[in-house]
Amino acid sequence: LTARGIAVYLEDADPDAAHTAASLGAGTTDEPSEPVDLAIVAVPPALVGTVLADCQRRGLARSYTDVASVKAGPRAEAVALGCDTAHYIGGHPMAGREQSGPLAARADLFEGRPWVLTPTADTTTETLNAALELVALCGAMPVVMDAGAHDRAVALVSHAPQLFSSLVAARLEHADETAVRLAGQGVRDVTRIAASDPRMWLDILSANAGVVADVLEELAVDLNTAVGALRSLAGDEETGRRKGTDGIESVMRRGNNGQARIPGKHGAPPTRYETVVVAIGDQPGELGRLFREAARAGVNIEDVAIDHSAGRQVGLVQLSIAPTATHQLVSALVERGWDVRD
Ligand SMILES: NC(=O)C1=CN([C@@H]2O[C@H](COP(=O)(O)OP(=O)(O)OC[C@H]3O[C@@H](n4cnc5c(N)ncnc54)[C@H](O)[C@@H]3O)[C@@H](O)[C@H]2O)C=CC1
Ligand SMILES: O=C(O)C(=O)Cc1ccc(O)cc1
Repeated sequence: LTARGIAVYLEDADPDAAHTAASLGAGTTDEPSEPVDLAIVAVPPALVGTVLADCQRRGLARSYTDVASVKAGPRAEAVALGCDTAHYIGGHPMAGREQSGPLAARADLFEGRPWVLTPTADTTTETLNAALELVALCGAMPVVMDAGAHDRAVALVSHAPQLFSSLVAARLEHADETAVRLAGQGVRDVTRIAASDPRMWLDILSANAGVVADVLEELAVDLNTAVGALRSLAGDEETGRRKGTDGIESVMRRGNNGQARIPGKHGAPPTRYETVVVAIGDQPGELGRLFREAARAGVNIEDVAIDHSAGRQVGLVQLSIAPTATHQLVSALVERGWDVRD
């Protein structure tokens, strides 16, 4: 926001957090001399109601929003505390990091990401417009939803996946070192968010517990079915093995179908990318050199992942590119001596 010329006033219960954010260029810790256009309440979900009530009592802003990952509970609390709900609109930017705090902040975090807004019948146009302007300034895409529908949606696409990632990673806690060392890209992808802050997630999950439990209960039914199918596959009996094969194939295909529905970059329809794998030396500047090579060939890199070979001084870089650009990139890289893998 400061980069876009907006005056930002920072306040935090922990003065160190506010000063760190200010020193990173996020705004000033001075108090505003008059009510601001929009106050953004960025505290754990369970505190949104009380902090909003306090900000409104102090007359800090003309409009108010929040960024909590859960929407129905904070709204109910705001109503119960007698907040002015006409000048408050719930908000949730759908992007985050494994770490919290000002040092983990990034100015481009919300670019191209959905930002849910939950106006109600009494929300004023001024407040809706202030929130829409905030979303636009952050380069995000506004999505208007009802608070309850939002909470069910994020249980499915964010909260249950978070717990599942933690559960998969928890299997590794006491696993044999030789097993953990074999970890490849698959388990890294599935467990990336297991590195998240437990306190922040406890706040989020407590505020949406029942809805998340519903999703996990359905998942548990599927898990039991998969276990049954694998037991059948492990047996000697022919019909059981056939049933097991069908069961696992069905899970895999349903997974393919669900995965294919996840939107591509900037909310565009899902896109199929081709992956070109290049081995690079584990030394400074190699990745930059590879990216410049792709740019010289006129190829846009849509996504990138790096797999480090255990104990070897090479990395396997997986470049995701448009299928039509594969030949162009591969021939340019081979011509210039890169080690392109099949
Ligand atoms: N971190 C993430 O990935 C995402 C978080 N959110 C939501 O954003 C909100 C904030 O989360 P983070 O920034 O990650 O947490 P954070 O822990 O980095 O920031 C929360 C800040 O609120 C301050 N605070 C606590 N009580 C306060 C009070 N009474 N008055 C003033 N300040 C107070 C804390 O000192 C802390 O600096 C949460 O509601 C979370 O659900 C939303 C999207 C993504
Ligand atoms: O890590 C990611 O990819 C996320 O998208 C994290 C995240 C965490 C909490 C939210 O309320 C929204 C997004």
